Amino acid sequence: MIRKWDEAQLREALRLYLVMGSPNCNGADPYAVLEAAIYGGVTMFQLREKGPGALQGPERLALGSRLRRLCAQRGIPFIVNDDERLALELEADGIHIGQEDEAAAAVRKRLPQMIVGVSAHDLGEAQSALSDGADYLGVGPQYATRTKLDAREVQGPAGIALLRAGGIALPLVGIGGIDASNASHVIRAGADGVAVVSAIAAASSPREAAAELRERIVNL
Ligand SMILES: Cc1ncc(COP(=O)(O)OP(=O)(O)O)c(N)n1
Ligand SMILES: Cc1nc(C(=O)O)sc1CCOP(=O)(O)O
Ligand SMILES: [Mg+2]
Repeated sequence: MIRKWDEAQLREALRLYLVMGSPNCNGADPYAVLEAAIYGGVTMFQLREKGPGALQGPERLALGSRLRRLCAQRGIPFIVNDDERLALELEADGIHIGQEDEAAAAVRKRLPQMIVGVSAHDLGEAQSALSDGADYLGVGPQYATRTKLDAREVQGPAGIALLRAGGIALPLVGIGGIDASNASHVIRAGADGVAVVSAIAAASSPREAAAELRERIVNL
């Protein structure tokens, strides 16, 4: 099976991962937000069209198509959150699934060519994700977040250090409440990168916000 992104490329792509949908953009056009964020240094994108005001049906598909095209043009992986059907319709590079979503092993089996990201909150979940065939882990919440109302208890970067100490070598990102002030702690704990919603999507300048975050996580 030929995969488009090998592990080294994926680790690099995970460096600054923007997770976003239209409800996160403070009324701005998500296309403009993503375009600016990529100029600022975002290296991977997840369409997470979720929460109050989220687009549905054809509008969701239309937005997804525009953002998917933009990512293809800029050479960054385009991931869809939760929705396998949408991921297939958009010919996404991958899908992200959580512990309350479809079983990771089944998704891996149905979508052998896609990047499969899995949320993990502890060593047991990370080991299961690994044996289910996950390509990367999303570990959070690192800090308090107002974006995901059903987020688990804050674990801090220590949660990532525990996974690494427990032998988890899979590519992984921290997520939840991450901004330029705390991103370096997440990387130092062992993450390959940071996944961010509001620190970029709701910023007055998504380009500057992305550039500042990038500055803090490279050359550590
Ligand atoms: C990179 C990344 N990590 C974690 C999540 C959270 O996924 P999940 O627990 O399924 O929650 P929802 O995002 O679906 O609300 C993520 N989306 N991305
Ligand atoms: C989508 C998501 N997943 C989380 C997890 O803990 O798994 S926290 C979260 C929201 C992150 O948003 P912000 O960067 O605005 O805090
Ligand atoms: Mg989910």
